[in-house]
Amino acid sequence: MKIIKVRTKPAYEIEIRGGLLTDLAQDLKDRGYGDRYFLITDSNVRQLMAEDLLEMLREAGLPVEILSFPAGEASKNMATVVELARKMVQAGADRRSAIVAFGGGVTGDIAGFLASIYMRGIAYIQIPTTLLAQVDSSVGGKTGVDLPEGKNLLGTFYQPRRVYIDYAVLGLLPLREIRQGLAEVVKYGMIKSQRLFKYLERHSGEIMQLEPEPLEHIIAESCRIKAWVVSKDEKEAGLRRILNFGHTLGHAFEAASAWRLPHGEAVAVGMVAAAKISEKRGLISPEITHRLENLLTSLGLPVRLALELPVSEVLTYLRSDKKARSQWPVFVLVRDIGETVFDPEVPEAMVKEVAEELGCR
Ligand SMILES: NC(=O)c1ccc[n+]([C@@H]2O[C@H](COP(=O)([O-])OP(=O)(O)OC[C@H]3O[C@@H](n4cnc5c(N)ncnc54)[C@H](O)[C@@H]3O)[C@@H](O)[C@H]2O)c1
Ligand SMILES: O=C(O)C(=O)C[C@@H](O)[C@H](O)[C@H](O)COP(=O)(O)O
Ligand SMILES: [Zn+2]
Repeated sequence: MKIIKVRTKPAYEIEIRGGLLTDLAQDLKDRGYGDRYFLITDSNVRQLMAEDLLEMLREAGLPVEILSFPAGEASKNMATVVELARKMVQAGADRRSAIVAFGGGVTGDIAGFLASIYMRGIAYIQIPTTLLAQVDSSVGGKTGVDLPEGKNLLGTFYQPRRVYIDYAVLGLLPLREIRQGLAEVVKYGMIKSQRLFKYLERHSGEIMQLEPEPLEHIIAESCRIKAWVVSKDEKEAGLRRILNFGHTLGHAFEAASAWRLPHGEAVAVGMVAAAKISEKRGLISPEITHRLENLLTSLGLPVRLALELPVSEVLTYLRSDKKARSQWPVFVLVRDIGETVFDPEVPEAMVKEVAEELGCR
């Protein structure tokens, strides 16, 4: 078992343990986050395991209701939030009720956002069930939804009370979804840890086989890095932007694909783009980009776009990036593996050239 502390205000813990869901009910009873619990999940996770969890919690005497929405990024919008909120009001949820976000990053972002605005804020806990959510989205309190104009454009910073990571649930997760999470793990290596990057280079085979030891290692290392960054800069005044490495173009690719391109794959290609821009800005040699591309490829992640996205649309989405100043993003670049640089002056022509090299038309 590993416990990692996130030193935000208030602070909270991430508990990482294979099989922890079996004694979750007792832990929730002991900690008492709410008088009633609302288990929020998506349609897939509901069928696969949320009904079982519901039964387990009810058997232990906890008052719990379950609410779900159709699985997928296309549900990450205000309509879903409003629908869930109305169901909570109708079920009598009040300020002492607590939300349990049980699912992937889409569920965590929606449920966390709802918790932050429901009756001006109620408690929530995160129980992430995808690798991506376990290494990234359940930690740090970024919550929110998409707009047709772009990714995560509505949202809040609102920390969960606790994060419970049971990597045993990843046994049910399709390989393509495992890969989405690995993209974010590669990101942590690129921004903060040569050691993690090298570990991934050496152990990609065992990780893809979901061997518990390397799996627990990469989850814990990712959470440690994220907890450290978020503890220093909870609301993204500066340092936290490093967590957006690969996301500037990644988010634009996702939006331009009308959410057909999954987050991790978009970030994988976005990281290659950021490395190529870093090269063109004279920060790194092509060797670093090649190492990144080789690692992504060995993990089964794309290094070029599989969909033809119009470059003009991609550039339009970039202008509404949350890191933009005067409608142009501050790019997160690298000067080595593990070392980032912010660059507000990347020329548009350079971004266009790189986007085209990666498959935009
Ligand atoms: N808030 C943050 O800090 C943060 C960080 C990274 C990503 N995100 C967001 O996270 C989202 C992507 O998250 P995701 O990749 O988890 O997607 P997701 O939540 O859509 O989950 C992917 C798929 O896996 C299914 N699933 C979930 N757990 C499962 C399990 N154990 N077994 C089988 N199937 C399972 C889901 O039903 C879904 O179909 C994006 O919206 C992204 O913007 C947020
Ligand atoms: O936690 C953060 O900070 C991140 O940037 C983590 C990212 O992996 C994540 O995709 C996040 O949702 C991006 O946030 P945004 O503010 O760029 O929309
Ligand atoms: Zn991300």
